[in-house]
Amino acid sequence: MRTIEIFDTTLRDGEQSPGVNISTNEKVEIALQLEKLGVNRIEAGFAAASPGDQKSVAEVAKRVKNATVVSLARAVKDDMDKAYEALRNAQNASLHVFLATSPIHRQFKLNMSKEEVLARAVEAVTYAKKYFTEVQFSAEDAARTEIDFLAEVVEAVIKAGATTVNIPDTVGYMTPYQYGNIFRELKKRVPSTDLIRLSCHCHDDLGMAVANSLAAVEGGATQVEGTINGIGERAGNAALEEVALALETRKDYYQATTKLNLKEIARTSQLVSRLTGMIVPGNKAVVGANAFAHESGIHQDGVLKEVTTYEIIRPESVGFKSNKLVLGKHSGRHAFKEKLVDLGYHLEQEEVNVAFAAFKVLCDKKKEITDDDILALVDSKMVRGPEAFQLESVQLAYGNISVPTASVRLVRADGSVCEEAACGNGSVDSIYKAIDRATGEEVSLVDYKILSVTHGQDALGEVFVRLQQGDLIVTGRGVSTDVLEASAIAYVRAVNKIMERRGEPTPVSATI
Ligand SMILES: CC(=O)SCCNC(=O)CCNC(=O)[C@H](O)C(C)(C)COP(=O)(O)OP(=O)(O)OC[C@H]1O[C@@H](n2cnc3c(N)ncnc32)[C@H](O)[C@@H]1OP(=O)(O)O
Ligand SMILES: CC(C)C(=O)C(=O)O
Ligand SMILES: [Mg+2]
Repeated sequence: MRTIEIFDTTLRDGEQSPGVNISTNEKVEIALQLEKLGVNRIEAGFAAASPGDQKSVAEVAKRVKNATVVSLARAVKDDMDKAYEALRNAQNASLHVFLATSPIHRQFKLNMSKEEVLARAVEAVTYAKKYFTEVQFSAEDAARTEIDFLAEVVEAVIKAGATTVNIPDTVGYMTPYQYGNIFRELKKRVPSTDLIRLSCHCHDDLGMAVANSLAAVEGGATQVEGTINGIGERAGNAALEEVALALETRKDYYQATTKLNLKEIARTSQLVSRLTGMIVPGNKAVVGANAFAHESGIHQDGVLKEVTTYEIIRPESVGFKSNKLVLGKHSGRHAFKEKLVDLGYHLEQEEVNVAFAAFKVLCDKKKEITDDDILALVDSKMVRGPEAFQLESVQLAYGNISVPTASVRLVRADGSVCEEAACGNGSVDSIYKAIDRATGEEVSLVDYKILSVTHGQDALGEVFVRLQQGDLIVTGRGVSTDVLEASAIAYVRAVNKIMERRGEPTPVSATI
């Protein structure tokens, strides 16, 4: 079994994602998490890009102890000097110097001949070796370079002291078969590649970055470069979590694995998403919210009977809690009952049937049913004492230069109606004052949270309130497509709970 080393460039190529700018503190935070994840190398930035990037590389270099910290540099002495300055305090440091080798880049970007590129690459590696034991050379746009010339460059930079040679597919142009063959060909033509790390670096322009990286491993690459969540320039880089899981899950085929602590993947992904603002799509492999979710009844039934029927990765193995049964209108009783057990309910079959029927009605109103929806549903179907008040309507007059005024209509347990209006400091305040008048209860609002607001046409606002009356503290929750309505529902439910705790009779059934 071969061990493939992981070179993480989330903080350099990942930061090249349009709109992403990671501060020094954030880079350190991500780097420390990458260290926990167990990556071999962390490319912390491009020191010559700006004083801020130089500082970030330096901070990461100071803090990270168990991974090699890398800075990118052009084949330019001043770039390499800045990288050296930044990496001075690293426990383990490496310089990553690059120069494009492809005809397109030579002609249009660098305006250099093959001979000039070859000489400059050797000169750069030789210069870097004065400072660093570990030097990586990248032949930018290697995948579109003539194979004869590429082999010549690879051989020359190894001779000059490069300890890693990277063969990037800079523009994501390769097919897996072609890319794997470049590695096979280089291994054949340049025997000294056996003495160094041979690295792959893929971009996702055609959606093949991960497949190409795996093909490179098959072709002889010993290091894979990429980013967490696949962020990066244009369509991004190879997603490291996907590469690692493919190797782990199919080690029978690849006969290779990484040393990553896979249980840190979920946490790393979430941190990178939070600090870069790059949201992970729900259907993203390995780390998407739906990656371990089973929505349809037949799949759910299969997973409950034997998890491997529809699951090839255990969510716990990458740090997620457990497989998630998403309940929706296609779900069946098996999954619903399982969810109830999960949430701590142990109901009789008859009670399950009643709750299941109510659940199906709710499914027609809402695309995805959350655990909280199930809790609300089951709680309301198992009402010990019915609720004292139900919100029938809420209306609001709001203007940015007028005082908000709310009127509410509540139905009491005996069926009678109470209607009240009130002004307040804001919309929510006016609604709550009107409810206070209608219920006649004196309560204080001690906490108010809008916990989640989904997107799209059935966007839901979820409001939690905490009310206090004397020693009693209760919570109430409301969900609605309108946050003000959700606020009102949450408040009324909390008031009902207070009355219930005081033991007052409440002869009206709850509905959902
Ligand atoms: C495939 C990749 O991801 S490569 C990394 C890409 N990342 C970045 O570019 C982010 C950081 N970059 C920067 O901050 C800036 O581009 C800097 C500071 C490096 C350079 O800025 P400037 O001096 O203003 O140059 P500018 O970016 O406009 O142009 C790049 C120059 O470097 C040259 N160049 C490009 N690659 C290399 C290289 N590997 N080695 C030497 N020179 C190179 C270009 O030919 C061009 O030279 P020219 O000015 O003689 O035409
Ligand atoms: C600097 C190099 C390695 C790069 O990012 C690329 O070629 O995509
Ligand atoms: Mg790149």
